[in-house]
Formats: sequence, structure tokens, C-alpha cells
Amino acid sequence: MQLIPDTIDFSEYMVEAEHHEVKPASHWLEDTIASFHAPATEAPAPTMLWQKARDRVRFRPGEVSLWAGINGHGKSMFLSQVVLDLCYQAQRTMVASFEMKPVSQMQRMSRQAAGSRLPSVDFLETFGSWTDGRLWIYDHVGSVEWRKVIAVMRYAAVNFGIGHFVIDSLMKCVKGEDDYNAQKDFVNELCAFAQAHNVHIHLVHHVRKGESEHKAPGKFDVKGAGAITDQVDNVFIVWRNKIAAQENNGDPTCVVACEKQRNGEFEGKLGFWFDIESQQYLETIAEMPSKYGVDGTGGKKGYAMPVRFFARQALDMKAEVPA
Ligand SMILES: Nc1ncnc2c1ncn2[C@@H]1O[C@H](COP(=O)(O)OP(=O)(O)OP(=O)(O)O)[C@@H](O)[C@H]1O
Repeated sequence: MQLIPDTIDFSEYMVEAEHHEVKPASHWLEDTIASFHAPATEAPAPTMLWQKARDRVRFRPGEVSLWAGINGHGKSMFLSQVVLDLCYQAQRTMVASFEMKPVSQMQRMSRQAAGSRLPSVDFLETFGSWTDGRLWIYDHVGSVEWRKVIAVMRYAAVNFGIGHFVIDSLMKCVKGEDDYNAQKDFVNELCAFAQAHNVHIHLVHHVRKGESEHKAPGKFDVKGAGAITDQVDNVFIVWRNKIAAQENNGDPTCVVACEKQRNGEFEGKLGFWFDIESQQYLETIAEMPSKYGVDGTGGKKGYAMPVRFFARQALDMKAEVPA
């Protein structure tokens, strides 16, 4: 993992160079052909690695995904495992969490990667080197001006070739819950940034307080400007099913609803079982947490490939991270 310190002067990254070009439609012929008939060598857009999710959801370059939910319902925790999955697919990922210190983020992610409450020092060291070239963390906790966030992202895209950005959360970047214009402007800029740099942005946000946290919210419950869900490409609602956990009734203890996917066909609910020890979200009630293969050998040295990766091995999940 590499830190992006807040002491860097980001001023030269505040403005995007503008491009206004009108070209004949056939200019995009090759890209259009590739969109129907992708060359066999081309890796598909990354996804979440749970079996039930991987063919249904894609994190395409040029898009913004909104991750919304009730306070404390696991948005950051679920995304932490998604980030791990992205790193596993050799995606260069930057996390800007204005709610959690880098060490707390690494603590969570290390537990998830190790599949246990107390990863060994040996594992932590291996995991630390594995994240180099895959994971960057912007070292800033607390509120931040949204234009600066975009400047930091531009700096990271240009200097490190980051392909996935996580921003946790929107309300830390825009002052005033009812400043709908600023929320709209920020999300609009994020969408433009994702397209200009051909990257994917994961934006965390909250939902309005409903009548009960035992009822799963939907995309119409997302806090603030309606333009937020209109503008983003994908909307995921993360909901913790506390009744299922209390009654141990076998229902998923976390439900992630894909409520919008602009360029994909799937919309629906995905159920997971949260394992408190490892903090991993499991695919079935019977699944055991497993270690991620972070030693580059995908199983040797005792770091077994998580069960959910086996079916996908042929798709080169261990892709080398570009220098
Ligand atoms: N499905 C779940 N079952 C049990 N505990 C959970 C579940 N999801 C998350 N938790 C626990 O809830 C706590 C809060 O999770 P997390 O920080 O991810 O929530 P959040 O939605 O991002 O919260 P906030 O909106 O306050 O930032 C964590 O300690 C985590 O261990």
C-alpha cells in the first residue's frame, strides 16, 4: 500500500484540460466493433468475485457507482472487500476515506484478506508487499472541499495510473446536507472525470432516515439531490439484515441490491452472510472464510485461493500488476 500525503501541492491538478471535438461517427468504428466482438485477449471489466455477482455486475471504465445505505450498515466494510477483489484482479485502486484512518482501513482489509480475526505478522508483511502497485490511500481524515478531491484523483490518475477510486463519502466532500446544487456539481464532475480518464469511481453515500432500519431502503431513499442517482451509472444499496442475525433464521445478514446498472442487464438483490471473525462477506451460509492468495502463487506457502476464485482461475485472476 502506498500513501498519498496531503502535503503535496495539488494546485496544478485542479483543472481538467477541455476537449471539444466533432468527428465523423465512423471514427468510433473500431471501438464499436470491439464492444460487440471483444478480442479474446482483452480482459473483461473487473467485477466482484462472488460467484453470484461476477457475471451480473461489472465495474466498467468511464462509470460511477453509488454505494448507499443506512449509517453503520456496512457500506465501507463491504466496499473494503470489493477493493480487495479489485486488487486481486490487478486493478490499481485508490481509496479516499474521509471517515477512517489509513491504519484502520488496512486493519479491516488485512482481516478480510487473511480470513481471520488475527492475521500473523508473516501474513501482514506478505499482504503489505502484495498491495504495493495495487492499493493507494489518500491520507486525509475529515471534511474536504470536493474540488480538491478531484485534484487528488487527477494527480493519482496521472502519476500512478489508478483505474478505480473509492470516495467515502459524498457528505464529507460537500458541506450542507441541503446544498443540492453542490452535490449535483460534484457528482457531475465525477462522471466527467471517470469518462475523461477512463476510470471507475465508487462513491459512498447515505440514505434518508426511514421509518425503520429493518426495512431495506431503495434508490429513492438516497439522501440529497435526486440528480445524484440520475447521473451515476450504477446504484448499489447495502443493507444489514439485523433481524436475520438476531434470530439466526438462515436469511442473508447483508443484502446488496443493484438498483441501477446503465450498461448491464442485471438489477436485483444479492444476499451475503457477514462473518464477524474475518469480516468477510460470504456467499452462502455454509461457506467458511478463506485467505486470499496474496503471495503471487495462488495457493502455495499456505495462502489458499479463496473457494470463490476457483471457477474463475482460467480468466487470469492473478494478472501481473503493470509496472
Ligand atoms: N451485515 C453485517 N452484520 C453484522 N455486522 C456488520 C455487518 N455489516 C457491517 N457490520 C459491522 O458494522 C460496523 C459498521 O460498518 P461500516 O463502517 O462498514 O458501516 P457504514 O455503512 O460504512 O457506516 P457509516 O455510514 O457510519 O460510515 C462495522 O464494525 C462492521 O463490523
